[in-house]
Amino acid sequence: MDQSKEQRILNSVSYNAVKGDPESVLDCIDNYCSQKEWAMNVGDEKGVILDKVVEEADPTIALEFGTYVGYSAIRIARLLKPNARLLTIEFNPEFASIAREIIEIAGLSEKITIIEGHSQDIIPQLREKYQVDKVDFVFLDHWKERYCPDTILLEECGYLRKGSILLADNIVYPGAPDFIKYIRSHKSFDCTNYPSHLEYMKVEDAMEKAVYMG
Ligand SMILES: Nc1ncnc2c1ncn2CCOCCNC(=O)c1cc(-c2ccc(F)cc2)cc(O)c1O
Ligand SMILES: [Mg+2]
Repeated sequence: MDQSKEQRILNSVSYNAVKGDPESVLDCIDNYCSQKEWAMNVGDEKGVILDKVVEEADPTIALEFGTYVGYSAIRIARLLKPNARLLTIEFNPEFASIAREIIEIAGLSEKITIIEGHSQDIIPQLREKYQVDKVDFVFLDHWKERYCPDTILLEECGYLRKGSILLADNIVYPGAPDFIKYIRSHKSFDCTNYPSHLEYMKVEDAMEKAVYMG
């Protein structure tokens, strides 16, 4: 059975990255995906925007939708303070298991919990099953048509507090028009757009930051 692209990315990280060094894991994935096979990691250009917003949020509890192979989970978790943690939700079991191995190589397994399932099923369980009260930072990078309903669900479940920061990938490409329409017209969100490019391509893309005003 042929290996998947995601398995080949893991092989490259396992062979080339320095164990316990998150930066070397990120560099390895970016090099592989820009030189060998494109893959849907947030990448190094939008990754700098993600870094800046995570540093601004300085979250104790961070949440991510769409783990994929763990690139953005490592990007986020490497910036977290000692007792902070990241919960990342992935519905594809193969991606989740590859991400677990790549996160282990980065030495960040203690800070990151991968939860397998669909975002809409997991969100209501976060309080009871994962002891989440409020979420300080949310990175939306899963199915683009789930950004809007899941943001509404997070608010309805009471996980957002004054100052909670949402950051959404792929606002231009593939695009999340219903999310943008909703979030920019909602009085409780203060939005900022960050123009950038699709990972590893010259195609235009953007990220959107939305601060919950309570
Ligand atoms: N827990 C959950 N609950 C629900 N759904 C879930 C989930 N976990 C995962 N999923 C499923 C979706 O996960 C991946 C979503 N990401 C993308 O689709 C994506 C696509 C491109 C892209 C593709 C092709 C091009 F030509 C150009 C660009 C670029 C990106 O940066 C992307 O992020
Ligand atoms: Mg993305």
